[in-house]
Amino acid sequence: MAGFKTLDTIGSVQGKRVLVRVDLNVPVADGKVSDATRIERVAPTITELSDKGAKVILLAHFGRPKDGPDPKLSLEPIAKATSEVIGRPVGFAADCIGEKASAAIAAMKDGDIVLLENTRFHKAEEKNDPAFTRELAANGDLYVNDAFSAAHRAHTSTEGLAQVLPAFAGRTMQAELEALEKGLGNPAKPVVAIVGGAKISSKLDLLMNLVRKVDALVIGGGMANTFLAARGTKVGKSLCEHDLAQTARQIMIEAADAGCAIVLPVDGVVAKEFKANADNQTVAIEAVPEDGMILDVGPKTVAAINDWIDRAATLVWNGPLGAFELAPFDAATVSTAKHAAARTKAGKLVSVAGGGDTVAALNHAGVADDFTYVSTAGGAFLEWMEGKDLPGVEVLKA
Ligand SMILES: Nc1ncnc2c1ncn2[C@@H]1O[C@H](COP(=O)(O)OP(=O)(O)O)[C@@H](O)[C@H]1O
Ligand SMILES: O=C(OP(=O)(O)O)[C@H](O)COP(=O)(O)O
Repeated sequence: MAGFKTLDTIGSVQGKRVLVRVDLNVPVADGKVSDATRIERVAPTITELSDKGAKVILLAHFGRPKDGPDPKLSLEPIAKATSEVIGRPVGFAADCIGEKASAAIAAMKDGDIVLLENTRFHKAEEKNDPAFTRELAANGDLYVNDAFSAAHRAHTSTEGLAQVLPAFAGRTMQAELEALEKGLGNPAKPVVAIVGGAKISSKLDLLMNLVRKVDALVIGGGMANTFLAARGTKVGKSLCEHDLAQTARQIMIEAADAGCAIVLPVDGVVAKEFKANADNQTVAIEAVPEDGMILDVGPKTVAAINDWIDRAATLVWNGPLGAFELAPFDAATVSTAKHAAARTKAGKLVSVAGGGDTVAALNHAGVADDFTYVSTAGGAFLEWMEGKDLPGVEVLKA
């Protein structure tokens, strides 16, 4: 791959301690991994290094811990899930630095694999703090980044380590960049983007540039509510970041200036509780009750989105249109996914979708294999699409 050092140029790893950044931020339901795609995608890098005699030390984050260690966000169960996917033992150390980490690493034999606890249990990780970088780096001889889906974060484990250790792109990092370049490097127009999901504050800003790259931006899921509220539509108790209304308004102005259509829900499926099979009703978007939450976009919105898909030559999609983990609030996401998959199979659409939950949603709809390309990345993929340099990718350039 041009400009990057990859596993093809890493040389002998026999007996070396290789710190491998992976994205194990996988969807979990009732304590079980509900979609293992991200683990499956990093498996080739892990097994290749292990087969070549490296001590494979996995670094990953899980969720967004607010105040240090949080048992609910421990990676320990994910070590077991990783072991099941790759079919070999994966040890676990209860901290990513300090004695727990160094003792676990000292006990490793060549070819062993150990996962260190959630890097975000240390606030210094997200600050890319040099002292923390030195502590993490002390456990490795080489660094491999296989977490394209976290490459938009300039954190110690995604960026800092590459500054202080010989650094290489893993197989998935390499494959993601090559596939995105191939599918979207010069996209056929019209390009339609669907952005939904729940990570409003971390994805809203990038829409400001995205509207200059696409012909239509369909906004669904939790993301839509902030836009609806910004234009004065009452969204009741829906997930909504009211303090970002001004940014949402600015994005709508930028879109108008760029000639990008903004497509917002015209109806919604509303419930009073965030749980499966909660009593629900479909209402016009102007009629959301004060005590109701929009948990899915409604059928009229789905029809409008599918019309846009019919007009598109290229579709990019991150973020489910509703709370797809909870029936029946998966209906819009499933219907739209099936529609895009059918157009792709018919040779009428290039469809690229990504994101931990988006991939889970496409698998739930049974159509992930019918998309042109499914990335493990959501935010990173959109930032790549936006034309931004990703810190975790840039630092790997030779
Ligand atoms: N209307 C909604 N209200 C609350 N949560 C929603 C809504 N629509 C989607 N979601 C949630 O968004 C989450 C996925 O968002 P996000 O993390 O941004 O996607 P991805 O992981 O694909 O990038 C899912 O857990 C889903 O339940
Ligand atoms: O799940 C992720 O991103 P995504 O939800 O955009 O797909 C990545 O693991 C990054 O997580 P973060 O958005 O908490 O930094």
